[in-house]
Amino acid sequence: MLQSFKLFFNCNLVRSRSYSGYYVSRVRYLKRLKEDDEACREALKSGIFLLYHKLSPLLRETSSGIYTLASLKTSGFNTTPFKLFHYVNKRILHMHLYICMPISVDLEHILEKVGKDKHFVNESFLLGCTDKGEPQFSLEVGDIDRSALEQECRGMFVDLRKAFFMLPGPESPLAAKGQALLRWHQTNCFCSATGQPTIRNQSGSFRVCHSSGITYYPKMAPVVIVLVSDGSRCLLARQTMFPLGMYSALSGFCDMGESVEETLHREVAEEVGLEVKNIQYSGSQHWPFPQSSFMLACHATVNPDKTQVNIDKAELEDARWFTYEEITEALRKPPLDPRREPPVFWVPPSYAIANQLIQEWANQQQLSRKLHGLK
Ligand SMILES: NC(=O)c1ccc[n+]([C@@H]2O[C@H](COP(=O)([O-])OP(=O)(O)OC[C@H]3O[C@@H](n4cnc5c(N)ncnc54)[C@H](O)[C@@H]3O)[C@@H](O)[C@H]2O)c1
Ligand SMILES: [Mg+2]
Repeated sequence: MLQSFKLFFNCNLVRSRSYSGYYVSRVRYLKRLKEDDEACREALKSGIFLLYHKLSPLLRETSSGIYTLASLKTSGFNTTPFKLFHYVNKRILHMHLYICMPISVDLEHILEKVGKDKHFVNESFLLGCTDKGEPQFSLEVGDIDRSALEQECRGMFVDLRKAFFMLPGPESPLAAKGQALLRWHQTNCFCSATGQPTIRNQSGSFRVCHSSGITYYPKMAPVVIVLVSDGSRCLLARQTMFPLGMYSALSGFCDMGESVEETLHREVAEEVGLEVKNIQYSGSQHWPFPQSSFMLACHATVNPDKTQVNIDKAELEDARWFTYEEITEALRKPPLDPRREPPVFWVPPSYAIANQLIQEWANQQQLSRKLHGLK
């Protein structure tokens, strides 16, 4: 297990470094913005803002019909690297100059139109920064004329669950992070020891109660999610609140003091009455629904002669073993279309880590079938 963890983190580091040579400087820049209020206030001037209305992100449809997160900027003058071709003795020298270029979309102006003060952007929370080093912020617009703002921004506020189906892959985690941070601040305005108001730092990386001296940091609840296999089938379950026909891997919140392995053994035993072994770590994901969870995804196995499930009906509506054929068919199905009848059996969409587990299991089955000369 530990080895898988190490391998995973090393792979991720390599991946991060390779897609951008500026990874270290970006991370250090963000750390400074988190810790230095003045630097963060300055960064707001050249920031990119994701707007939320009652926690729903603002999306925009591109000319090619694809939806993206609407990124807005302030009217501040942005310093943008500008490449200048300079001739000296008939030789071209490439010079990078920093010049001031006005930004086309004026967030402050738009917010003023819907009755917000121009200092309202200071209420944003730092999310991260783009590959180009532009700081990204999330901003809840609160109680305003929603449709007027949508018109001004040429976009629409979409419930996050729906937005997940509409956004291109890499944008969903950013939209989720923005919502999670806004929600955490909305629900942590008071100190649980003194009842006094807590005060945020500029980036929103923490809140402090000056009366008790307690610092509160945004929290996620750890959840273990596990795909159990008996060697040729995998076990999926559904709760009554799941959309019709959807089955997912088993999951459960970690109890205080538990390790990942302990939670995994306990949850599988509680929910379906099975004992698992061969735990293998697969990956992790921040999950915003219904509140921030930190999903730790694993594979595990049971003995093929001990597969009888005993469902805890208080937790699950159903749990069943699915064959490789059933799984590959479910994975082939296009993303759920809300305008059509849901299929009889379908698995969570690709943005959910449950889908990654199921996909990995299917790939592994395919490989071992090839090795055994099966189709
Ligand atoms: N991303 C994915 O692929 C994926 C797949 C499955 C589940 N999930 C998420 O995992 C989470 C947990 O799954 P589950 O519902 O099977 O958990 P679970 O089996 O632990 O059951 C939930 C119950 O646990 C209790 N509980 C204990 N600690 C809790 C806490 N910190 N927060 C909320 N409830 C707590 C509550 O009584 C709650 O009703 C859910 O939020 C679900 O959305 C994500
Ligand atoms: Mg559960």
